Amino acid sequence: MNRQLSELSASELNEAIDDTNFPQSHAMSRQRNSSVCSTSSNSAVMGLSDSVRSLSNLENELQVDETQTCKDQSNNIENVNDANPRSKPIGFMRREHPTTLLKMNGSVEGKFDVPGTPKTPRTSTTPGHENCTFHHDLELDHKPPTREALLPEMARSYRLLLGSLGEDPDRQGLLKTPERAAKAMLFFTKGYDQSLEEALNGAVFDEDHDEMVVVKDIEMFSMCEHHLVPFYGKVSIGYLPCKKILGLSKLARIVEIFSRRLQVQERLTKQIAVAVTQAVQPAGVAVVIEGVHMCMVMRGVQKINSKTVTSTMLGVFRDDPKTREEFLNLVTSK
Ligand SMILES: Nc1nc2c(ncn2[C@@H]2O[C@H](COP(=O)(O)OP(=O)(O)OP(=O)(O)O)[C@@H](O)[C@H]2O)c(=O)[nH]1
Ligand SMILES: [Zn+2]
Repeated sequence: MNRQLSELSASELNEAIDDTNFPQSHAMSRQRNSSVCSTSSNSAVMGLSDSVRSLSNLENELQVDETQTCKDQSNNIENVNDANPRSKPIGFMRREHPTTLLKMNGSVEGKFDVPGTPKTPRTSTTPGHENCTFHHDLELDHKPPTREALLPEMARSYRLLLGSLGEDPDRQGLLKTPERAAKAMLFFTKGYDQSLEEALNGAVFDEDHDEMVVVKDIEMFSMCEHHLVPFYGKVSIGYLPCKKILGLSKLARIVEIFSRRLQVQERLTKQIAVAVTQAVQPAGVAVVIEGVHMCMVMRGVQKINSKTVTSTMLGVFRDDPKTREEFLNLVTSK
Protein backbone atom coordinates (compact mmCIF):
# COMPACT_ATOMS: atom_id res chain seq x y z
CA MET A 1 0.00 0.00 0.00
CA ASN A 2 1.52 3.28 -1.09
CA ARG A 3 -0.77 5.75 0.63
CA GLN A 4 -0.61 6.69 4.29
CA LEU A 5 -3.38 5.89 6.74
CA SER A 6 -4.40 9.53 6.86
CA GLU A 7 -5.39 9.37 3.23
CA LEU A 8 -7.64 6.36 3.64
CA SER A 9 -11.37 6.47 4.06
CA ALA A 10 -12.97 4.54 6.91
CA SER A 11 -13.81 1.59 4.70
CA GLU A 12 -10.35 1.56 3.18
CA LEU A 13 -8.79 1.73 6.62
CA ASN A 14 -11.01 -1.10 7.70
CA GLU A 15 -9.70 -3.17 4.84
CA ALA A 16 -6.13 -2.12 5.47
CA ILE A 17 -6.25 -3.37 9.04
CA ASP A 18 -8.59 -6.27 8.49
CA ASP A 19 -8.71 -9.25 10.81
CA THR A 20 -6.21 -11.22 8.85
CA ASN A 21 -3.40 -8.74 8.76
CA PHE A 22 -3.49 -6.30 11.62
CA PRO A 23 -0.76 -7.17 14.05
CA GLN A 24 -2.13 -5.21 17.00
CA SER A 25 -5.61 -6.65 16.77
CA HIS A 26 -4.91 -9.79 18.67
CA ALA A 27 -6.81 -12.23 20.76
CA MET A 28 -6.08 -13.92 24.00
CA SER A 29 -8.15 -16.69 25.52
CA ARG A 30 -7.92 -17.22 29.22
CA GLN A 31 -9.79 -18.82 32.07
CA ARG A 32 -11.53 -16.79 34.75
CA ASN A 33 -9.00 -18.00 37.29
CA SER A 34 -6.48 -15.89 35.37
CA SER A 35 -4.40 -18.79 34.16
CA VAL A 36 -3.54 -17.88 30.59
CA CYS A 37 -4.36 -20.67 28.18
CA SER A 38 -3.01 -19.06 25.07
CA THR A 39 -1.89 -15.63 24.12
CA SER A 40 -0.80 -14.15 20.90
CA SER A 41 -0.08 -10.82 19.36
CA ASN A 42 1.47 -12.09 16.20
CA SER A 43 0.59 -15.70 15.82
CA ALA A 44 -2.52 -17.69 15.09
CA VAL A 45 -5.24 -18.07 17.69
CA MET A 46 -8.25 -20.43 17.55
CA GLY A 47 -10.63 -19.00 15.01
CA LEU A 48 -8.21 -16.29 13.97
CA SER A 49 -6.46 -16.15 10.68
CA ASP A 50 -2.90 -17.38 10.74
CA SER A 51 -1.90 -14.73 8.27
CA VAL A 52 -0.50 -11.76 10.17
CA ARG A 53 1.28 -8.93 8.48
CA SER A 54 4.57 -7.74 9.93
CA LEU A 55 4.66 -4.70 12.16
CA SER A 56 7.11 -2.90 9.95
CA ASN A 57 4.74 -3.08 7.00
CA LEU A 58 2.03 -1.39 8.96
CA GLU A 59 4.41 1.21 10.32
CA ASN A 60 4.96 2.44 6.80
CA GLU A 61 1.24 2.96 6.48
CA LEU A 62 0.68 4.73 9.78
CA GLN A 63 1.05 8.44 9.58
CA VAL A 64 3.32 10.10 12.09
CA ASP A 65 2.89 13.81 11.68
CA GLU A 66 5.75 15.35 13.64
CA THR A 67 4.71 18.87 12.75
CA GLN A 68 1.43 18.62 14.61
CA THR A 69 1.94 18.02 18.28
CA CYS A 70 -0.48 18.56 21.09
CA LYS A 71 0.74 20.77 23.88
CA ASP A 72 1.22 19.06 27.23
CA GLN A 73 -1.33 20.07 29.78
CA SER A 74 -1.02 20.39 33.50
CA ASN A 75 -1.86 17.42 35.66
CA ASN A 76 -5.55 17.95 35.37
CA ILE A 77 -7.63 15.25 37.01
CA GLU A 78 -11.29 15.43 36.24
CA ASN A 79 -14.11 13.05 37.01
CA VAL A 80 -16.95 13.00 34.57
CA ASN A 81 -20.08 10.90 34.92
CA ASP A 82 -21.21 8.88 31.98
CA ALA A 83 -24.85 8.15 31.31
CA ASN A 84 -23.99 4.48 31.56
CA PRO A 85 -23.68 3.75 35.29
CA ARG A 86 -21.40 0.77 34.82
CA SER A 87 -19.02 2.62 32.56
CA LYS A 88 -16.14 4.11 34.46
CA PRO A 89 -14.53 7.24 33.08
CA ILE A 90 -11.11 7.37 34.60
CA GLY A 91 -10.37 10.99 33.98
CA PHE A 92 -7.34 12.45 32.35
CA MET A 93 -3.85 11.18 32.96
CA ARG A 94 -0.65 13.10 32.51
CA ARG A 95 1.30 12.03 29.49
CA GLU A 96 5.08 12.13 29.29
CA HIS A 97 5.76 11.44 25.68
CA PRO A 98 5.66 13.34 22.43
CA THR A 99 2.38 13.08 20.63
CA THR A 100 1.77 12.17 17.08
CA LEU A 101 -1.40 12.86 15.21
CA LEU A 102 -3.46 10.08 13.76
CA LYS A 103 -5.61 11.54 11.03
CA MET A 104 -8.22 10.11 8.77
CA ASN A 105 -10.34 11.42 5.99
CA GLY A 106 -13.67 12.88 6.95
CA SER A 107 -14.51 14.53 10.25
CA VAL A 108 -17.90 14.34 11.85
CA GLU A 109 -19.43 17.57 10.71
CA GLY A 110 -20.63 17.34 7.16
CA LYS A 111 -17.66 15.51 5.81
CA PHE A 112 -19.11 12.06 5.53
CA ASP A 113 -19.41 10.74 2.06
CA VAL A 114 -22.78 10.75 0.37
CA PRO A 115 -24.91 7.85 1.62
CA GLY A 116 -25.40 5.06 -0.85
CA THR A 117 -22.09 5.54 -2.60
CA PRO A 118 -20.13 2.51 -1.46
CA LYS A 119 -16.38 2.83 -1.54
CA THR A 120 -15.76 -0.86 -1.56
CA PRO A 121 -17.71 -3.47 -3.45
CA ARG A 122 -20.03 -5.71 -1.52
CA THR A 123 -18.90 -9.24 -1.18
CA SER A 124 -22.45 -10.59 -1.42
CA THR A 125 -25.91 -9.28 -2.12
CA THR A 126 -29.04 -9.75 -0.06
CA PRO A 127 -32.40 -8.97 -1.68
CA GLY A 128 -33.25 -5.38 -0.89
CA HIS A 129 -29.71 -4.59 0.16
CA GLU A 130 -27.92 -4.60 -3.18
CA ASN A 131 -26.55 -1.12 -2.64
CA CYS A 132 -25.66 -1.60 0.99
CA THR A 133 -22.10 -1.98 2.07
CA PHE A 134 -22.85 -1.78 5.76
CA HIS A 135 -23.07 -5.51 6.30
CA HIS A 136 -19.46 -5.99 5.49
CA ASP A 137 -17.76 -2.64 5.40
CA LEU A 138 -17.43 0.47 7.46
CA GLU A 139 -19.99 2.62 5.71
CA LEU A 140 -20.68 4.59 8.82
CA ASP A 141 -23.16 6.93 7.23
CA HIS A 142 -25.26 4.33 5.53
CA LYS A 143 -28.81 3.99 6.76
CA PRO A 144 -30.82 1.19 5.15
CA PRO A 145 -34.41 2.31 4.71
CA THR A 146 -36.21 -1.02 4.73
CA ARG A 147 -35.14 -3.24 7.62
CA GLU A 148 -38.53 -2.94 9.33
CA ALA A 149 -40.10 -4.06 6.10
CA LEU A 150 -38.17 -7.30 6.40
CA LEU A 151 -40.16 -8.24 9.52
CA PRO A 152 -42.91 -10.34 7.82
CA GLU A 153 -40.34 -12.32 5.86
CA MET A 154 -38.27 -12.88 8.98
CA ALA A 155 -41.36 -14.00 10.89
CA ARG A 156 -42.18 -16.50 8.14
CA SER A 157 -38.63 -17.86 8.43
CA TYR A 158 -38.99 -18.30 12.18
CA ARG A 159 -42.32 -20.08 11.64
CA LEU A 160 -40.58 -22.50 9.28
CA LEU A 161 -37.86 -22.96 11.86
CA LEU A 162 -40.40 -23.88 14.53
CA GLY A 163 -41.86 -26.46 12.16
CA SER A 164 -38.37 -27.82 11.49
CA LEU A 165 -37.92 -28.32 15.22
CA GLY A 166 -41.00 -30.55 15.21
CA GLU A 167 -43.05 -27.92 16.98
CA ASP A 168 -46.56 -26.88 16.05
CA PRO A 169 -46.31 -23.17 15.16
CA ASP A 170 -50.08 -22.93 15.55
CA ARG A 171 -50.22 -24.00 19.16
CA GLN A 172 -51.32 -21.22 21.43
CA GLY A 173 -47.99 -20.52 23.10
CA LEU A 174 -46.15 -20.17 19.79
CA LEU A 175 -48.68 -18.17 17.81
CA LYS A 176 -46.88 -14.86 18.14
CA THR A 177 -43.40 -16.32 18.57
CA PRO A 178 -42.26 -15.89 14.95
CA GLU A 179 -43.06 -12.18 15.04
CA ARG A 180 -41.53 -11.75 18.49
CA ALA A 181 -38.38 -13.56 17.42
CA ALA A 182 -38.13 -11.46 14.27
CA LYS A 183 -38.44 -8.27 16.31
CA ALA A 184 -35.84 -9.53 18.76
CA MET A 185 -33.43 -10.29 15.94
CA LEU A 186 -34.00 -6.82 14.51
CA PHE A 187 -33.13 -5.40 17.91
CA PHE A 188 -30.01 -7.53 18.22
CA THR A 189 -28.87 -6.17 14.88
CA LYS A 190 -30.13 -2.60 15.18
CA GLY A 191 -26.60 -1.31 14.72
CA TYR A 192 -27.10 -1.76 10.99
CA ASP A 193 -29.56 1.10 11.19
CA GLN A 194 -27.28 3.46 13.06
CA SER A 195 -24.67 5.81 11.74
CA LEU A 196 -21.72 7.36 13.51
CA GLU A 197 -22.91 10.83 12.65
CA GLU A 198 -26.29 10.24 14.28
CA ALA A 199 -24.80 8.62 17.35
CA LEU A 200 -22.35 11.45 17.94
CA ASN A 201 -25.07 14.07 17.53
CA GLY A 202 -22.45 16.76 17.17
CA ALA A 203 -20.92 16.08 20.60
CA VAL A 204 -17.37 16.69 19.43
CA PHE A 205 -15.85 19.61 21.29
CA ASP A 206 -12.80 21.73 20.60
CA GLU A 207 -10.56 21.43 23.64
CA ASP A 208 -6.87 22.09 24.04
CA HIS A 209 -6.44 18.95 26.04
CA ASP A 210 -4.14 16.09 25.23
CA GLU A 211 -4.21 13.78 28.22
CA MET A 212 -5.43 10.24 27.96
CA VAL A 213 -9.18 9.69 28.22
CA VAL A 214 -10.35 6.20 29.11
CA VAL A 215 -13.87 4.85 29.51
CA LYS A 216 -13.78 1.28 30.65
CA ASP A 217 -16.15 -1.62 31.28
CA ILE A 218 -18.77 -0.55 28.76
CA GLU A 219 -21.22 -3.45 28.52
CA MET A 220 -21.45 -5.04 25.14
CA PHE A 221 -23.96 -7.52 23.69
CA SER A 222 -23.41 -8.85 20.24
CA MET A 223 -24.27 -11.78 17.98
CA CYS A 224 -21.74 -14.31 16.79
CA GLU A 225 -21.94 -14.33 13.03
CA HIS A 226 -20.95 -17.99 12.87
CA HIS A 227 -23.67 -19.47 15.09
CA LEU A 228 -26.18 -16.63 15.53
CA VAL A 229 -25.91 -16.88 19.29
CA PRO A 230 -24.88 -14.05 21.58
CA PHE A 231 -21.50 -13.06 22.80
CA TYR A 232 -21.22 -10.42 25.46
CA GLY A 233 -18.65 -8.71 27.59
CA LYS A 234 -17.10 -5.36 28.27
CA VAL A 235 -15.27 -2.83 26.18
CA SER A 236 -12.60 -0.38 27.31
CA ILE A 237 -11.71 2.54 25.07
CA GLY A 238 -8.89 5.03 25.44
CA TYR A 239 -7.81 7.87 23.24
CA LEU A 240 -5.34 10.73 23.30
CA PRO A 241 -7.16 13.84 22.16
CA CYS A 242 -5.60 16.26 19.78
CA LYS A 243 -7.60 19.48 19.90
CA LYS A 244 -10.91 17.62 19.98
CA ILE A 245 -12.69 15.62 22.65
CA LEU A 246 -15.74 13.41 22.37
CA GLY A 247 -18.81 13.41 24.60
CA LEU A 248 -18.10 10.51 26.95
CA SER A 249 -21.38 8.70 26.39
CA LYS A 250 -20.63 8.71 22.68
CA LEU A 251 -17.94 6.10 23.22
CA ALA A 252 -20.62 3.79 24.59
CA ARG A 253 -22.86 4.71 21.66
CA ILE A 254 -20.11 3.77 19.23
CA VAL A 255 -19.92 0.39 20.97
CA GLU A 256 -23.68 -0.02 20.40
CA ILE A 257 -23.45 0.80 16.68
CA PHE A 258 -20.98 -1.98 16.00
CA SER A 259 -21.90 -4.57 18.63
CA ARG A 260 -25.54 -4.68 17.56
CA ARG A 261 -24.69 -6.52 14.39
CA LEU A 262 -23.58 -9.97 13.38
CA GLN A 263 -19.97 -9.87 14.44
CA VAL A 264 -16.69 -11.47 15.27
CA GLN A 265 -14.97 -9.95 18.25
CA GLU A 266 -11.85 -8.99 16.36
CA ARG A 267 -13.77 -6.93 13.79
CA LEU A 268 -15.88 -5.30 16.48
CA THR A 269 -12.72 -4.21 18.30
CA LYS A 270 -11.24 -2.71 15.20
CA GLN A 271 -14.42 -0.98 14.04
CA ILE A 272 -14.77 0.80 17.37
CA ALA A 273 -11.18 2.03 17.16
CA VAL A 274 -11.64 3.23 13.59
CA ALA A 275 -14.88 5.05 14.49
CA VAL A 276 -13.25 6.91 17.40
CA THR A 277 -10.42 7.87 15.07
CA GLN A 278 -12.86 9.15 12.54
CA ALA A 279 -14.82 11.09 15.15
CA VAL A 280 -12.01 13.10 16.74
CA GLN A 281 -8.77 12.41 14.81
CA PRO A 282 -6.85 11.77 18.02
CA ALA A 283 -3.16 11.04 18.49
CA GLY A 284 -4.09 7.44 19.16
CA VAL A 285 -6.87 5.06 20.07
CA ALA A 286 -6.86 1.86 22.11
CA VAL A 287 -9.70 -0.60 22.41
CA VAL A 288 -9.78 -3.77 24.50
CA ILE A 289 -12.73 -6.15 24.57
CA GLU A 290 -13.21 -9.04 26.93
CA GLY A 291 -15.94 -11.32 25.66
CA VAL A 292 -17.79 -14.50 26.55
CA HIS A 293 -19.02 -16.42 23.53
CA MET A 294 -22.14 -18.47 24.13
CA CYS A 295 -21.19 -20.60 21.15
CA MET A 296 -18.27 -21.82 23.28
CA VAL A 297 -20.36 -22.07 26.44
CA MET A 298 -23.74 -23.59 25.55
CA ARG A 299 -22.54 -25.78 22.70
CA GLY A 300 -19.35 -26.80 20.90
CA VAL A 301 -16.42 -27.11 23.29
CA GLN A 302 -18.63 -26.01 26.22
CA LYS A 303 -15.96 -24.09 28.08
CA ILE A 304 -18.05 -22.05 30.46
CA ASN A 305 -15.17 -20.09 31.97
CA SER A 306 -13.27 -19.10 28.88
CA LYS A 307 -12.98 -15.46 27.95
CA THR A 308 -11.65 -13.93 24.77
CA VAL A 309 -9.65 -10.73 24.92
CA THR A 310 -9.03 -8.69 21.78
CA SER A 311 -7.33 -5.36 21.32
CA THR A 312 -6.70 -2.78 18.65
CA MET A 313 -4.01 -0.15 19.15
CA LEU A 314 -3.69 2.77 16.76
CA GLY A 315 -1.32 5.75 16.62
CA VAL A 316 0.69 6.40 19.79
CA PHE A 317 -0.89 3.43 21.55
CA ARG A 318 0.72 1.24 18.95
CA ASP A 319 3.98 3.14 18.62
CA ASP A 320 4.74 3.97 22.24
CA PRO A 321 4.95 1.07 24.72
CA LYS A 322 4.65 3.46 27.70
CA THR A 323 1.36 4.87 26.46
CA ARG A 324 0.04 1.40 25.77
CA GLU A 325 1.13 0.23 29.20
CA GLU A 326 -0.51 3.21 30.88
CA PHE A 327 -3.76 2.37 29.13
CA LEU A 328 -3.58 -1.32 29.95
CA ASN A 329 -2.80 -0.55 33.60
CA LEU A 330 -5.84 1.71 33.76
CA VAL A 331 -8.23 -0.80 32.23
CA THR A 332 -7.02 -3.69 34.35
CA SER A 333 -7.10 -1.75 37.63
CA LYS A 334 -10.16 -2.24 39.81
N1 LIG B 1 -11.99 -15.51 15.72
C1 LIG B 1 -13.25 -15.65 16.12
N2 LIG B 1 -13.84 -16.83 16.05
C2 LIG B 1 -15.10 -16.93 16.49
C3 LIG B 1 -15.82 -15.86 17.01
N3 LIG B 1 -17.06 -16.31 17.38
C4 LIG B 1 -17.08 -17.63 17.09
N4 LIG B 1 -15.89 -18.01 16.55
C5 LIG B 1 -15.39 -19.31 16.09
O1 LIG B 1 -15.85 -19.63 14.80
C6 LIG B 1 -15.42 -20.96 14.58
C7 LIG B 1 -16.33 -21.68 13.64
O2 LIG B 1 -15.74 -22.93 13.43
P1 LIG B 1 -16.43 -24.15 12.66
O3 LIG B 1 -15.57 -25.36 12.84
O4 LIG B 1 -16.75 -23.72 11.27
O5 LIG B 1 -17.82 -24.31 13.39
P2 LIG B 1 -18.19 -25.32 14.56
O6 LIG B 1 -18.13 -26.74 14.08
O7 LIG B 1 -19.51 -24.88 15.09
O8 LIG B 1 -17.02 -25.07 15.59
P3 LIG B 1 -17.00 -25.33 17.16
O9 LIG B 1 -17.46 -24.07 17.84
O10 LIG B 1 -15.56 -25.62 17.45
O11 LIG B 1 -17.90 -26.48 17.47
C8 LIG B 1 -15.29 -21.58 15.96
O12 LIG B 1 -13.93 -21.84 16.20
C9 LIG B 1 -15.80 -20.49 16.89
O13 LIG B 1 -15.17 -20.50 18.16
C10 LIG B 1 -15.17 -14.60 17.06
O14 LIG B 1 -15.71 -13.58 17.49
N5 LIG B 1 -13.89 -14.54 16.61
ZN1 LIG C 1 -20.30 -18.54 17.59
